Amino acid sequence: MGLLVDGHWQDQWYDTKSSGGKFKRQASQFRDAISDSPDARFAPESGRYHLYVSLACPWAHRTLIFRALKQLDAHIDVSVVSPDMLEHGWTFAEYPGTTGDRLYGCDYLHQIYTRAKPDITTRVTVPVLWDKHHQTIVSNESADIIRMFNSAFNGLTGNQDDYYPQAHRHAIDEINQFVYDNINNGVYKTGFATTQAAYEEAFEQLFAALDEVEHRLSGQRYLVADVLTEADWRLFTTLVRFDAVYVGHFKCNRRRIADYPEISDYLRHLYQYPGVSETVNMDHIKRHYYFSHTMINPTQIVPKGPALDLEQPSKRNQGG
Ligand SMILES: N[C@@H](CCC(=O)N[C@@H](CS)C(=O)NCC(=O)O)C(=O)O
Repeated sequence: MGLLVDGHWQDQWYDTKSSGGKFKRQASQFRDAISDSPDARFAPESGRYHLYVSLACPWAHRTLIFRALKQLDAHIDVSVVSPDMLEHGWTFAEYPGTTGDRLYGCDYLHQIYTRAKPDITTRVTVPVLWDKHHQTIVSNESADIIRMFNSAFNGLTGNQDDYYPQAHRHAIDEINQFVYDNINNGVYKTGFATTQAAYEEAFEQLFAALDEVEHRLSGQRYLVADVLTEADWRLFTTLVRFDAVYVGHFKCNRRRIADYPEISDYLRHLYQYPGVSETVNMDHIKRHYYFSHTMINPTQIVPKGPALDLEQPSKRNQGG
């Protein structure tokens, strides 16, 4: 775990001293966009873009889900890093289910960042959307990448499914912010806290938010009424990791997702949505967190359990 400073890799853990034990996530640096407007620097072309992901990472997972939902598999290729993120950060070391760097044969993901900008100072995160034409990173912000995948390639694929429909944008933006602050990032704020007070504050926020989501889902099918939107997929990637990792490793243990009947049903429904279960790799998920965060789990032992019921029926599959 570390970061690039002026293009040089430095091995160091997150700084929580300056923030009273609280984990603060840094903003992504590459925020360009693929667009089908005629003068776009990044035009939607088949085979031009490449995704670097970890199958463990909930943010990268969003992009893999949108790649599947929007039938972009044939147009955007993927390199999968090793789940082990240690002194070199994300690497292309061999591990079952990884691919190596399919573009340049690099050993480390930080080499992809310095290829884009040799003197860069940044954290080295997944996902990365790479442009082979300009040899640079288009974006390393998953929230932006899924929006591009949602619409920019429609002309190429013919897939018009819309997970950010105009009529619901305000409601989607609102629930996204709530879910991001309290749940997606909330589990990290809980797990990476280095003082009791910071941990407890994040923990209370997280479970208050999950209680609210449970209540909301008892009256409606999805987060935004009965329309399946990006807000659901953004929540899904945290929910699917929750019982396997966040309950134990991040000490998010007031309740499991299995203890929330509506959220559990919703989670199973989303998991069973065509194309989605193939994007979930529980081995990479568990291995990454338990093996890489050695200050939380110094023995690096990866738990065998828990047994999960993601394949069980969901009432939402029947339109319930
Ligand atoms: N804002 C980014 C966050 C991505 C992110 O933090 N990814 C984690 C993996 S789950 C990472 O690569 N962390 C490495 C680090 O912080 O050094 C996004 O949503 O795309």
